Amino acid sequence: MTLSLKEVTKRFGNHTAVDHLSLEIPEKEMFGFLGGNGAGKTTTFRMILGLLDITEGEISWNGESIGYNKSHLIGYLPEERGLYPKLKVRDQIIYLGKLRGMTKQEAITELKWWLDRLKVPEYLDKKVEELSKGNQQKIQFISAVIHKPKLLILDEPFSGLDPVNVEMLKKAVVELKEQGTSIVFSSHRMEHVEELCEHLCILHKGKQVVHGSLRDIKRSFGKKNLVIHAEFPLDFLQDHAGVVKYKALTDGCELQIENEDVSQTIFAELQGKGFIRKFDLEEPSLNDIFIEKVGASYE
Ligand SMILES: Nc1ncnc2c1ncn2[C@@H]1O[C@H](COP(=O)(O)OP(=O)(O)OP(=O)(O)O)[C@@H](O)[C@H]1O
Repeated sequence: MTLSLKEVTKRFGNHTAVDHLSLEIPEKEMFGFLGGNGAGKTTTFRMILGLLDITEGEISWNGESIGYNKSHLIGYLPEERGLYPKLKVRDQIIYLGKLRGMTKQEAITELKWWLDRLKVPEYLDKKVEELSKGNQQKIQFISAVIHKPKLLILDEPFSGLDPVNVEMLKKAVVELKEQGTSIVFSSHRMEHVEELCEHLCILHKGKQVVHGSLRDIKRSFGKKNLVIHAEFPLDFLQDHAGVVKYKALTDGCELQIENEDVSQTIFAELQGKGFIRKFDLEEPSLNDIFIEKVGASYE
C-alpha cells in the first residue's frame, strides 16, 4: 500500500503553509519528512489524518482517498503530546483502543505486551501525570501503535528521550517496519534519519526542496567531506581552490570540497610535507545537505 500526495496545498488565509507537495511513500518503508521550524510538516500530517482540510490537491492511500474515515488504519504520534494526565495508563489505552475498533481485552493484551517491550511493565496502573516526560512519551508511542496501524506517522518521536530509550524506541520502530508498517517520520536529528530512512524529503517554507533516496541525494549533492590528520600545519588549505569550508580540528582539519578531484590535488600537494595519519574522503552528511538547502532562514 502506498501513500500518495499529489500537488497538496494548504493555505491559512493568505499564508501558504504547504505548497504543491507531491510525494509517494512506499509500503513497508520508513520515510523521512524533514524541514526547519514552520516548514509545514505538522500541517501535512494533519491533512493526511483528515484533521485539516486540503486547500488543493489530493491525498490517497492505495488509490483510495484517505482521511478521518481511515483513522483505524493510521497511527499518529503528535509532536505536542496529548495524553490525559489524570487517567491511568490502562484506562487511557483501553479508551484509545476502543476508539479504533479494539475490544477492551485486545487493548489490554496489546498494552501489556508493549509495556514489557519498552521495559516499563510497572506503569500499567500509574496515572500519566506520575510518569516522567520521557516515560509519558513511551505511553504516547504505545497509544499510536496499539491498534497495529498500517501507516504510522511519527512527529519527532525521539525528542525528550535519553539515549538508551532512543535506541529502544528505534528498535521498536524498525521491527514495525519489518512487519509491514509504512512509517513517516519527522525529526530535526539528521543522524536518526540517516540511520533509519531509505527515502526522504526536505520541506522549506512549504515547498519540497529535496526528494529521493538517501543514497541518490548524497551522490547528487556532489560535494564531499575530507578529513585530514597530519603532523604539519594544514591551515594553508583554508584558501585552497575547491575548498568550500574549512574547519580546524585539534590534530588536523575537516574540509568540505567541491568534488573528488579536489582531494586528489590536495593529496598530491601534501606529499613530502610530513607524516599524514589520516586522509579520509567521506560522503556529505545529511546535516550538511539540510543546512545548504534550508540555510539559516528558518521561521
Ligand atoms: N491553524 C493554523 N493557522 C494559521 N497558521 C498555521 C496554522 N497551523 C500552522 N500554521 C502555519 O503554517 C506553517 C507551517 O506550520 P507547521 O506546524 O506545519 O510547521 P512544522 O514544519 O511542523 O514546524 P516545527 O518543526 O516547528 O514543528 C507555519 O508558518 C505556521 O505558523
